[in-house]
Amino acid sequence: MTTPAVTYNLIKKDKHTGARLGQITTPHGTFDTPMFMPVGTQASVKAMAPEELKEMGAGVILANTYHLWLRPGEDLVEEAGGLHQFMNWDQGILTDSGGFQVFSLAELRNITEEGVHFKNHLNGQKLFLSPEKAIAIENALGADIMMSFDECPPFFESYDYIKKSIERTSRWAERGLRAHKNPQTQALFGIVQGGGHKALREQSARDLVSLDFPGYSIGGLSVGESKAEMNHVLDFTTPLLPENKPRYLMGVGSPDALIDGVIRGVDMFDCVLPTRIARNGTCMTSKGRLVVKNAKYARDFRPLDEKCNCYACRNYTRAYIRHLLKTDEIFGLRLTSYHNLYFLLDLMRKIRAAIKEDRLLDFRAEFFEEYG
Ligand SMILES: NCc1cc(CSc2ccccc2)c2nc(N)[nH]c(=O)c2c1
Repeated sequence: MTTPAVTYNLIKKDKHTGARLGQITTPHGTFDTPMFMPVGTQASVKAMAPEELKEMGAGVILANTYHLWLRPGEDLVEEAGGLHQFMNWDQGILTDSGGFQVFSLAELRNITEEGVHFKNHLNGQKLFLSPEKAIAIENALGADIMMSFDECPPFFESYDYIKKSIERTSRWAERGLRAHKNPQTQALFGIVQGGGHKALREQSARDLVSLDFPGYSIGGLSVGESKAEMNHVLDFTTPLLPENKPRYLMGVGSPDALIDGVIRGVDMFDCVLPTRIARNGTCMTSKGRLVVKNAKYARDFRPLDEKCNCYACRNYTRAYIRHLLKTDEIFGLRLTSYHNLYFLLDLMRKIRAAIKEDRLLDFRAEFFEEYG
């Protein structure tokens, strides 16, 4: 029996909800869960240095197979010694399989049993991505956690379409397992799909659990459905997944969605939101979003968030950061990005502490009271 590349240790279950306190152990370290994972699509968490990510408490960061395949190419990254060496990051890395990006970025897509034909969104070149090709790219990139090649169908798509889609996604997942070259050092997760259809989520979970992946992702959510609909799907999906393996909710990262996902048994989250909104001057604070570029902050000499202990809040004011953003000073984006990432990583620290003390629902009430 080979040792899996990633193991999950369930430390404590919350008394009143489905939340879990745990740890995920990877070849690049052991990390507390529930966790938020900053997204570094092109092998860089935009505007952040690895040392800054470490000091704010990031453990696992994400990179994007589709983007790195197109530029600079997985062979170049492999020649550099893999993503950890290439980007000077010695902790956890997770890569997506590229399927989602093909569906969301590329034009002229044609999905077949074999894989997906599409045009490169950068130069129009015709490309083809299959489960085998996606896994080979992720093997070459060397991430600790890899995603299976999946189709992410529209949430409200018909039952018949999504049934055919999840059955193909399960066949693709099995092909990916067979193509995976390094199961001892890289953990391949299966991705549960099924849109908003309970029976199809159950079928997808059943098929993937029977393939015994070391971890499971919940895909096809945060794709336009309401938060209530997402939470409803989570209510009946997470219990279908093995308790002793990590559960990763893909592409979800607003503060309220993180809390509600943890309550429903999710262990890992990612989202481009913190760095994306930071670049247009929107900051996450304990009192909700603050658009620091607004004129009303021109002479506001308080920190972004008076309850935040991050580098930006300890050293700079709203007025200064607004000035930097208005004058296109790059340092402004760095401060808002740093703060937003710190805010979500710190929120996860507070959530873990609340689970430990069986007061997660109280924490949720207090958080929403202030956050609005
Ligand atoms: N919006 C939700 C979402 C996001 C991602 C991207 S998560 C990501 C992004 C960048 C790097 C690593 C992971 C997804 N990826 C896959 N494979 N399947 C999904 O259903 C899905 C749904």
